Amino acid sequence: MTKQGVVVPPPAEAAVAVPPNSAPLFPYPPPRAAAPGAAVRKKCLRMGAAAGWVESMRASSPTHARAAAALAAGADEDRRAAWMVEHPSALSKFDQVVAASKGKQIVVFLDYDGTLSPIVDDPDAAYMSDTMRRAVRSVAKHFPTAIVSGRCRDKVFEFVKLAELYYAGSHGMDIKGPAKGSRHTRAAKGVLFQPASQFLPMIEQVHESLVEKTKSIPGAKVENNKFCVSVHFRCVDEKSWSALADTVKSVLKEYPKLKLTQGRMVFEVQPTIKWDKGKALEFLLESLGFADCADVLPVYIGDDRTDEDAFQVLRRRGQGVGILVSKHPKETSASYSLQEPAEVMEFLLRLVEWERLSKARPKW
Ligand SMILES: O=P(O)(O)OC[C@H]1O[C@H](O[C@H]2O[C@H](CO)[C@@H](O)[C@H](O)[C@H]2O)[C@H](O)[C@@H](O)[C@@H]1O
Repeated sequence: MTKQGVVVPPPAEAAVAVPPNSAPLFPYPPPRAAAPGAAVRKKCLRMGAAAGWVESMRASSPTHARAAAALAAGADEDRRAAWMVEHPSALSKFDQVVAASKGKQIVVFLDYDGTLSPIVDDPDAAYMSDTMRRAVRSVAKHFPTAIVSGRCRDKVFEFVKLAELYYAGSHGMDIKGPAKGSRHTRAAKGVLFQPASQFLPMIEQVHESLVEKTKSIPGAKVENNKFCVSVHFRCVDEKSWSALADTVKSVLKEYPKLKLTQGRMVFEVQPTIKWDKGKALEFLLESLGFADCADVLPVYIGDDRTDEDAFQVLRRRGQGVGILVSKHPKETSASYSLQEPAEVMEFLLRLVEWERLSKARPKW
C-alpha cells in the first residue's frame, strides 16, 4: 500500500441529491447508528427524541435550567459516571488507543469549533491558541492530518493557519489538500472535491433571505459557510427562540432541496445531498491511498452532532478511534471522550510524543 495519495474520483453516490422534501425540518435527534449497550445514552436522549424543536434548541443550551436542576439532584453525576464507563477518557485509556494502531498508519481528523477552539459567543472570535496550533502542527509532522469543519474552508483556514493540513469545510462539502505539499501524500494541490457546487447560487439566495428575515430578532446571526448556512441563536433571548425557528422554517419552505439540522445553539442549513463529515472522512482516506485498507487507523475528534456521521463511519468500518469532546453525557457513536479543547491538546501532544519514542525505540 502506498501512502502517496492519488486523488481518486468520489464515491458514486457523492453528488446524488435526495428527493426534495425527503428530510424533515428539525430532524432531532439526527439519525444515528445504535451503539452497543446504549441504555444510558438512550435514556439521556429520550427527552430529545420526543420533544419539539424549541425543546431541542433548549437541549443544546448548556445553561438550561433543567440541567442545573438535575445536577443539583445529583442525577447528573450518576449519569456521567455511567456514561464514562461506555466512553472512557482517551487520555486515561491512551495506551489502549495507541495499541490499536500497531502496524497501522494513524490518520488524524479534527473538528474545529469546540474541539480545537473553545466555544464562544461570537463565531468570528473563535480563535485557537498558539499552543494548540503548535500541537496540531506537530501532529501533522507525524501523521496525515485533516480539519473537518462546518465552517467555510477559507474561514477555518484563517483560524488554523497551517498550510500542511487537509481541510474539509462546509461539513465536508469543500475538500482541499495541503497547499504546499505534504510528506505524507502527493495528492497535494488544488481543490480535491466540492460535491455541492451546483448549490452555490441557492445557498447565496437563502443566506440573503435568512439575513433579511432574521434581522428583527436581536442576537440572531447568520453565517455564510459557502455550501451551507448557519443561523446562530446563542445570543438570542430564549423568549425569541420560537420566533427564530418559525422564521427559519418559513424561509426553508421555499427551498425544498435544502435541509435543516441543529448543532450547538445553531441551525445548520445544508443541501440535501448524501454527503456529510463521514463521507468526507472516507473520501480523504481514499485520497491518501487507504481505501479498503486494514493497515490504517483513523482517529477522529469532534464535539458536534455533525461529527456523529464520522463516528458512525468508523463504527461501520470497524476501524479507527472516534473521540467525542464533551463534558456532559451525550448520545454518541464515539468510543472515547475528552472533556474540552485543553484535553484535546494534551491528547495530541501525547500522540506526538508516543510516535517520536516509538520511532526511536530499537525494533527487535
Ligand atoms: O464543525 P465545526 O468546526 O464544529 O463547526 C460547527 C459550527 O461551529 C461554529 O459555531 C459554533 O461555535 C461558535 C464559536 O464558538 C459558537 O458561537 C456557536 O454557538 C457554535 O454553534 C460556526 O460558527 C458554525 O458556522 C459551524 O457550522
